[in-house]
Amino acid sequence: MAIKKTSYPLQDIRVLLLEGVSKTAVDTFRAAGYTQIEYHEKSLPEDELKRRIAEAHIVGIRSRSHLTAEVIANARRLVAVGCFCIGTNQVDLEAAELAGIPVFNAPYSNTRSVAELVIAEAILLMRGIPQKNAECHRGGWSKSAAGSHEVRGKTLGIVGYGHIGTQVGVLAEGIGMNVIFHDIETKLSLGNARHASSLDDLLRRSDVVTLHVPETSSTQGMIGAAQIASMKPGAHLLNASRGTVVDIDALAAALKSGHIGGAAIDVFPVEPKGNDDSFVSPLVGMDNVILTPHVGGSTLEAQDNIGLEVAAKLVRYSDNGSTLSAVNFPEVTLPGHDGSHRFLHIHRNVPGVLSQINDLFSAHKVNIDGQYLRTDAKVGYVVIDATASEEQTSVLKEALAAVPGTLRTRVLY
Ligand SMILES: NC(=O)C1=CN([C@@H]2O[C@H](COP(=O)(O)OP(=O)(O)OC[C@H]3O[C@@H](n4cnc5c(N)ncnc54)[C@H](O)[C@@H]3O)[C@@H](O)[C@H]2O)C=CC1
Ligand SMILES: O=C(O)C(=O)COP(=O)(O)O
Repeated sequence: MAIKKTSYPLQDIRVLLLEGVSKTAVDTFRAAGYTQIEYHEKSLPEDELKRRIAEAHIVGIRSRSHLTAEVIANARRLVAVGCFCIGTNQVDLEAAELAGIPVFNAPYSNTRSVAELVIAEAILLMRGIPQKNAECHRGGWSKSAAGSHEVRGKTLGIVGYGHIGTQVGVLAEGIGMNVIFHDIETKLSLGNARHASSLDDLLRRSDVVTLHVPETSSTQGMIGAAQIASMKPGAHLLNASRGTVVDIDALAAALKSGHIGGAAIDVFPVEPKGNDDSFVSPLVGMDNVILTPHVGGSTLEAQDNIGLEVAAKLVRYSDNGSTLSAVNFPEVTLPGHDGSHRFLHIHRNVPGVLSQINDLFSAHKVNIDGQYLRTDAKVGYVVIDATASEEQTSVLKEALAAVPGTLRTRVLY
């Protein structure tokens, strides 16, 4: 079998996979010819992460590994990051971009899994099942319809009407709920869902409120004591988005006082690092709360699809340079480059870089077969296919790396 050559021979590219990403990711890398794959079931403590990432060319994580600016500064060889999940808040995306590292994720593969869990929990909460379940486990028996309701005809309020929020809305309408939603963007409503006029309006009108926003500066703490107080007495709150979105102490107080009837919480401000760590929360021990260990997206179907999707994006970038669907990087879709060497040049987006690059090619008498450029406010990504000898390529690579503003260069043969 012919060995594909990149800047590094393919068999020297080190792939570090953390947090038990699906084995479909490993299979995808192997099928593409990658042999150096280090696989961990858990996240790594920060010190160890810094050590391991310093040797890696590609790293794959889920929601628990925090790739801070400091960790990224340690990642001298890192070419790309794969978040084998939807959320990318655990990565300092700007620091990664300025280090010339694109970050990829799986924006849809676990959407349905979260939506199904949310619908199931809405039904269980409206029936008071968490309390009844806990009571039966203690040997109690209170057969009664008091406080038990059908969801049919009740109002579901969705905060964050994106991929997950819309799926939840469609499923909820299928079982007869009225759906209202709040989003900071103008959104096309699906089915009979209706915009709420504000977050406060949604909170006041909903029997069940479910949160599906990303973690951003505008969503941190967005559901605090005041917002919880605005909710209908006895209403239920679901959070399968990010733990920082809800003030958990305020929620615990409202559950104790009975203002909130029940809650289903999948994500927490501080989550255990792994399955061996213990879980601590003011919500522990409350019968009217469904607690789940951040498993909204953890179904075998979702994880297998995520493994395939993100590994394929990483292989494509590593082998071909395409950044399509990167979350922090100018997006370039590239054809194959048979017969020419492909130069990848990532630089700060300042005037004059492109002309210096082109001057270098003409000074070295190397003909450009194709050129692709995308920029965003901070970074430019130029890809040049050229017919060059191995020697010309190696001289050019060094010259390109010396262009002021260069963040990273790579050559694909
Ligand atoms: N519990 C779990 O296992 C999982 C959790 N998630 C979390 O769910 C989040 C949402 O996922 P998707 O629906 O795929 O994302 P998305 O990006 O498709 O939708 C998010 C929506 O929230 C809206 N939004 C942002 N800031 C807002 C604000 N301040 N107020 C109101 N709306 C706001 C956005 O405009 C967008 O429509 C992810 O970012 C992730 O954090 C995702 C998958 C699994
Ligand atoms: O997809 C997401 O954003 C999630 O929260 C799921 O995270 P996980 O892969 O289960 O650590």
